[in-house]
Amino acid sequence: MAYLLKGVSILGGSPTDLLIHDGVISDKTDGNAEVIDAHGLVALPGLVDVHTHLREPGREDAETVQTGSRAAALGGYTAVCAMANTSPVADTAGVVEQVWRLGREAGLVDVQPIGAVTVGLAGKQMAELGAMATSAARVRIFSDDGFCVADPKMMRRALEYVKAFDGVIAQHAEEHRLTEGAQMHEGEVSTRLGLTGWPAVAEEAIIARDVLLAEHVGSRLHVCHVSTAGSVEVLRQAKARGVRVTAEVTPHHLLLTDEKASGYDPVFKVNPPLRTAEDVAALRQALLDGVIDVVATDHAPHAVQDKECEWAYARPGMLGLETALPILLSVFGEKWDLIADRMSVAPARIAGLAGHGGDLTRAGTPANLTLVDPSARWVVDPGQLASRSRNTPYAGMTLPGRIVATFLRGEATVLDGKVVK
Ligand SMILES: NC(=O)N[C@@H](CC(=O)O)C(=O)O
Repeated sequence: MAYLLKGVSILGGSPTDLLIHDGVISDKTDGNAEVIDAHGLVALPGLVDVHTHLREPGREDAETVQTGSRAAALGGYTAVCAMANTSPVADTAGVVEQVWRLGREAGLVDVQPIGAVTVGLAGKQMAELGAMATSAARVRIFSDDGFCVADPKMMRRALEYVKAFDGVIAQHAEEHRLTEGAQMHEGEVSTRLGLTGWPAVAEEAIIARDVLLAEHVGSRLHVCHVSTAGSVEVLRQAKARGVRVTAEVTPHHLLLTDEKASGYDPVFKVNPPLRTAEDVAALRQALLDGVIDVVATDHAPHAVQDKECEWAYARPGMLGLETALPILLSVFGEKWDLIADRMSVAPARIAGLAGHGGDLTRAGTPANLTLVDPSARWVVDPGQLASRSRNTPYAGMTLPGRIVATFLRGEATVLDGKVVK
């Protein structure tokens, strides 16, 4: 199938015609190509998420690879990295290959499994990193996300081990001794509400330790969901010294603050917690500066019974795939170069996903791209989302930017805002 995108704006540039042919961007002509009127639409390289929870195997009532892939394609994504905290945990070649195969069967986005660092995410015994790396799933990112790799000796050994295949350890930075019983960010609001706090230093202390470990062994560290101004400062200094560290921020940490907890609606409960307005400002600046490399959704679907209950009993986490780009547009406006780099080019590089995050102006680039209508406004209706879960913190909000089409290797996965298969 060939497509001719008439009058499309590549990254906000002047209108041009873009031909998708044989799975790549082409500079030839094709009289049989399906013509799409793309005037007013912006083409971006397909978005890449380095942090997605797809819940399969184990919690198919919350999400499956199929439903999560639909949500991803509708959000403009062409690749997502599936976190390892499934049941069973993705800590063996068998489980990562299963997730990888399910992704291929769904066929809507490239599903790249992340492997666990430790067996069962328990922090005691290193998982079979080498077997996962050499499996059909070719795992490169390893993470115990949901839990911190707390033991510094384990963290050091894992960082050393993945050097052999240019892997990266993605750390959920949380000093658990400082967050016991925590329900939200520790600060003025938690004091007022009488909820146990999750202090910023619990994140910052682990990042500080880990950048020193990564520097010591000369290995690659990636920091998941950075949420505090102090973490940004630690990262800024580490990067200035040349440490091989990359970092992500979520859309919700770029927009929402701990004031959201005041209504005790568990849809706003998330790990790490929503922080203060000062933290939000620092995270925005860090993304602009490049101290934070990428936006990652931390898409964390939860079944109704796990979310619609008392705050203290609710699971942490919120949906992200279908709203990430609109949230970025509402925070930063139409900064297309920034959005393309932080949501596609840089994440593809970190995850080692060749073929994603390519240059759409070059013939031969794999046709992984998404078309956005920046002038469209839409109201988030949880019932209309493709995810199997409903826990979006943006319900009822009017957001800018609608994903019109997404292409994976030249095949449309989304057209007219609807999934094609
Ligand atoms: N980010 C979240 O709030 N939740 C994550 C795991 C976690 O990091 O706690 C999940 O898997 O639900």
